[in-house]
Amino acid sequence: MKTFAEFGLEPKVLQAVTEMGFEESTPIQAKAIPIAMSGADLIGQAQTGTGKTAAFGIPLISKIPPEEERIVALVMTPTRELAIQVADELGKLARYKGIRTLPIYGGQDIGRQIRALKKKPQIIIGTPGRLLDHINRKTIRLDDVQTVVLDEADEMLDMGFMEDITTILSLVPEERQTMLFSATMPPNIQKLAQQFLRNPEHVSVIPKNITAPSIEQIYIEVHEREKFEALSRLLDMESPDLAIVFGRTKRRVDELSEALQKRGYSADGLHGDLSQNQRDTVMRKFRDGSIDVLVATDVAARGLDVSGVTHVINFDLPQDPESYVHRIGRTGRAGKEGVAYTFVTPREIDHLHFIERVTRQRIARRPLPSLAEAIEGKQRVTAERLIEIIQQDDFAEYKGIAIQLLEQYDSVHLVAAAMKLLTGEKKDVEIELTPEDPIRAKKRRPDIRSSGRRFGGAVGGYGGRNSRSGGRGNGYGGGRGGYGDSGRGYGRSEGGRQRAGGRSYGDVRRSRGWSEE
Ligand SMILES: Nc1ncnc2c1ncn2[C@@H]1O[C@H](COP(=O)(O)OP(=O)(O)OP(=O)(O)O)[C@@H](O)[C@H]1O
Ligand SMILES: [Mg+2]
Repeated sequence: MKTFAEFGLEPKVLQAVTEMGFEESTPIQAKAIPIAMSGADLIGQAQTGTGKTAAFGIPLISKIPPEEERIVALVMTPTRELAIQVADELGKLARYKGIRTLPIYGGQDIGRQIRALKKKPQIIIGTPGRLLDHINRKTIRLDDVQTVVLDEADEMLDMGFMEDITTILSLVPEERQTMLFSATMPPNIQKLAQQFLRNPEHVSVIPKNITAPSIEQIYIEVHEREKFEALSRLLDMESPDLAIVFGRTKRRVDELSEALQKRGYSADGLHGDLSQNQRDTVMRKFRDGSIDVLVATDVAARGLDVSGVTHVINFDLPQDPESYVHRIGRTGRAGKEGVAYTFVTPREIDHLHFIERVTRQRIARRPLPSLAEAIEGKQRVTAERLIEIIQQDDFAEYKGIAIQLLEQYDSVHLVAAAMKLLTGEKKDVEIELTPEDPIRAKKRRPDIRSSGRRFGGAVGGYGGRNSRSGGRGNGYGGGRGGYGDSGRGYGRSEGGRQRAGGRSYGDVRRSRGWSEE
């Protein structure tokens, strides 16, 4: 895979890339960056967590002269959190060039945004609604925009932003470069592309070379009323570093995050009815690890990149396969490992199979964790915490009392009692959630064969991988393509706090695109 120096980047951009810990380009970057640098329009598709942001960000930033003072680039995203995150990532890439990025999104004080606009950012990253607001107030002018990026374009369409996007794009000069990126490309995206892109190059990372995230996928069959108990046990058993739990509705998210808090988990909720302040606070707490469990609606399904997310749990089955893929794609990013659990009620099994068919992905069934497994999981975490403290060797002031206690009590009893004290922080509060209706199976049968070409989704295979469950059988064409042994990773050089270090391309489990939905 190419190093970033091979793209002929100017030193200031290259320095920023290096400082972000990127060593090699990801496959979508290797393909898209040269085309985007040539100025061509582009449709880019590659799996979640494979660096699409930098794939458009690096060329975008490279194009802008440092002395530029006008808004010359516009990026649109479906959600506020994503606008903030993309602005942040582009800001890092542009740091040494002195180019400024500004996120513009609803819910934030518009006066504050107008003041920030006076500092002459060259790149605006925004959600369509608030962008239009500024355009109407004439606080944002698009006359000089030369590059437009639609990130998660399919989701923006789904959210009903077509009209807003059309209006916004009609105000951008026709002489421009337009790029469109997403992990999923349902057919309606073609309409958008035809309307707004000129002879776009399709860049999709075909399974043979894809650097897919390595996500172990599991489902658990549970009755609606057992779900919360199942979640508690799962969290106890797995003790995720960071987990995202997806619920179907805002009410569900509120009830669930409250219930988790009552049980003693460090959890909080995110959905569209919260104030922007609340949303920002929750995201900040999740990013800095002061909460471990983020409970969210699909507002968090797209694009969010939080390092250290080891688990995604679909408390409620997602509505469609796209949503499934984006949700689980919040883990297993940048070559790291992740696990996705999906709760399925008996009446929803058909819908799960539908998702499996469309994604051409087998999801393994697991039994509900037993109480014993949950307890063992909790105890294991407590033991790990104890051992960590022993290794830190910073408890001299406790030694006196330890010696005294050991004179009176048996050592096993003492340690067991201390463990109980430490482990028993979860409270056995009775929880009752308002039941959600089951998702009904789609009647349509996905036409798997015809889906391949349009989105670069030639049938891929599960690469063999030693998962924690001991490896699952190959689903389809596992031997195809020989991408399983390159042994090269694109994980960041500094290594995050994720359990597994950077993983390599060789760990790719599956890869494909689809178009059925
Ligand atoms: N070449 C690289 N080497 C190492 N890490 C990288 C590289 N490129 C991007 N990353 C990191 O990988 C993570 C995922 O990137 P990004 O958010 O752009 O993924 P994405 O493809 O847009 O995913 P999604 O479909 O979920 O939006 C980010 O933390 C990013 O900084
Ligand atoms: Mg993205």
